[in-house]
Amino acid sequence: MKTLKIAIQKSGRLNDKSVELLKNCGLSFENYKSSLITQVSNFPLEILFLRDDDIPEYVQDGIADIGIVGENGIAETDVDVSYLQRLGFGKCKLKLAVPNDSEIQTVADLHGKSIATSYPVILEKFLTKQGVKSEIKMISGSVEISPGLGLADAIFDIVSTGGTLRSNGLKPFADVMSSEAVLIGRKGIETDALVAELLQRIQSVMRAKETKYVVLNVEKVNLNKILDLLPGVKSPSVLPLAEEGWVAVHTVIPEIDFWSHINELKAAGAQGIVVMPIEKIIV
Ligand SMILES: Nc1ncnc2c1ncn2[C@@H]1O[C@H](COP(=O)(O)OP(=O)(O)OP(=O)(O)O)[C@@H](O)[C@H]1O
Ligand SMILES: O=P(O)(O)OC[C@H]1O[C@H](OP(=O)(O)OP(=O)(O)O)[C@H](O)[C@@H]1O
Ligand SMILES: [Mg+2]
Repeated sequence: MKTLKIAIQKSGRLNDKSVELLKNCGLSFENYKSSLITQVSNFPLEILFLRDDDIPEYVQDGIADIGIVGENGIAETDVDVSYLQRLGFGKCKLKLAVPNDSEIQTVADLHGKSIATSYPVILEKFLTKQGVKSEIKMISGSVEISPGLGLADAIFDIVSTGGTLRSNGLKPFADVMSSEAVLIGRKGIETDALVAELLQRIQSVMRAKETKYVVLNVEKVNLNKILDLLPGVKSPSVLPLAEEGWVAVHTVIPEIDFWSHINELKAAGAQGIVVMPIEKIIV
């Protein structure tokens, strides 16, 4: 039987969430900290643990069939692969930043200045579009310390909370790109039956993550008010309680909708509200 190969990051920002996603898909595998390749015991899948920078090319060239990588990683390597699924983690922005006391305030001010980055391809494309010519200095990590060391006038790097910029005395002044982790595949792999099955599992895990199973009790006289407040629910289950005149409403709703209606639900007479996580939703 054919075995599919997936490439994920060996260690770093995307490793934990990639492993967690695969495990939540019901895949069993071990030794992933010590080995660079591991076999899933209950699905025909091999997992390759790689540097994130190498994943787009490995997938394009068919060394791996599919892979998990940041969108910025794909843009940086300029590969031709298929996007199979956005994964909702590894969300970050790529920004230009300068020391707090710098005179540089706009992208145009970067003309003739030096910029340190680990993402020279994305930066070069952006600057060319803006008609700005700067000296790009490629650095493989700890980019944020380069202005302080006198190595560059500005930096172009990943920003999430902004904590690393702040602690290095830097301020962002232009957003260039947003990124999140995505599942990519070799061109044409979309039609593969194993890929389709894995994708279905991934999508059911992701749907479940955003959705909650909610149970609440309400007096029958208030039932319609409660049902009106539960958005997107076509047909919740309504079960009688032992106490005469009361019912329990069971429903599955996006967590965001639940929180935006919680006070109205209480005001409409909902009691004993229980919210439970869902493991998978198969549609
Ligand atoms: N602070 C962050 N918040 C959210 N996502 C991030 C953050 N930093 C990086 N990422 C995303 O995770 C990817 C991997 O980041 P990481 O810092 O682990 O890369 P790396 O140091 O190049 O790792 P490797 O050793 O695999 O080459 C980035 O390309 C980006 O898409
Ligand atoms: O805005 P923040 O929340 O501070 O995140 C941004 C930092 O996160 C990433 O580095 P990471 O911590 O993954 O370490 P690395 O430099 O070793 O890749 C990135 O390169 C930034 O330095
Ligand atoms: Mg890397």
